[in-house]
Amino acid sequence: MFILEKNNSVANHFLAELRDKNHQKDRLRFRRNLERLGEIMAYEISKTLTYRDVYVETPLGTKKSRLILEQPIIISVMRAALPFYQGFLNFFDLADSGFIGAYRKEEENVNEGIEIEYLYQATPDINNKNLILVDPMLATGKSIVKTIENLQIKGIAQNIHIVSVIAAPEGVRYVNENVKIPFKLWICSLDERLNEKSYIIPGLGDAGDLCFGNKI
Ligand SMILES: O=P(O)(O)OC[C@H]1O[C@H](OP(=O)(O)OP(=O)(O)O)[C@H](O)[C@@H]1O
Ligand SMILES: O=c1cc[nH]c(=O)[nH]1
Ligand SMILES: [Mg+2]
Repeated sequence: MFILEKNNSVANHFLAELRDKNHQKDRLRFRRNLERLGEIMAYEISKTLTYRDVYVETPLGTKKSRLILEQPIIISVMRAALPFYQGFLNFFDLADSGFIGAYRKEEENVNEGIEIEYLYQATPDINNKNLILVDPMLATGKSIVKTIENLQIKGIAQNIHIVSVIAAPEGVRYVNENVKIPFKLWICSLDERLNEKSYIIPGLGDAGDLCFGNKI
């Protein structure tokens, strides 16, 4: 598992602002910080891709350079993933994208845990592709696992990068136990635990609501 915050960088500044309830009042800044972390994680993942040599003509000569051999497919779990996804798209600007509509349905009885309502899936052909599955919050892990199960009905990816901003240990465990195909987990920060409503503690609150407002 890759954890971005282990090293000092400007990313930790963006993360601190994301979590800070005073900064969260600025919705534009909240979304932009998610986008910036998406860009940084895209850069980190780009180090694992395969490249091909090309010769680029400058106005003054030729330089041997490298281009990404095959673009990954970026899959975004709406809603909260949208700004984070935009960061990936800014860097992998030639990549195809897929969109998943899923949300956590909170039950009256908290002991029953949460169910995932999975409503929408639009993806390109994922067979033998490198997928980058982006969702800023990995809480119980149920949204990501359900997404991967449904994607597998459509094809068999070569490899999956699961990317989150904040993860709970419970979600990391659930993903490790339930995803049966090759994957790598990339997170910016690992938190303490889930609360009784399956929110990440200390986390940042509800990422979707902070980006876009409450949903009914
Ligand atoms: O690991 P899990 O327990 O499944 O929780 C993570 C999910 O929760 C958030 O979405 P949410 O259901 O709040 O929907 P939203 O993006 O529309 O706010 C987040 O974007 C993840 O998709
Ligand atoms: O803490 C959490 C858990 C799931 N989704 C969020 O937005 N926040
Ligand atoms: Mg939400």
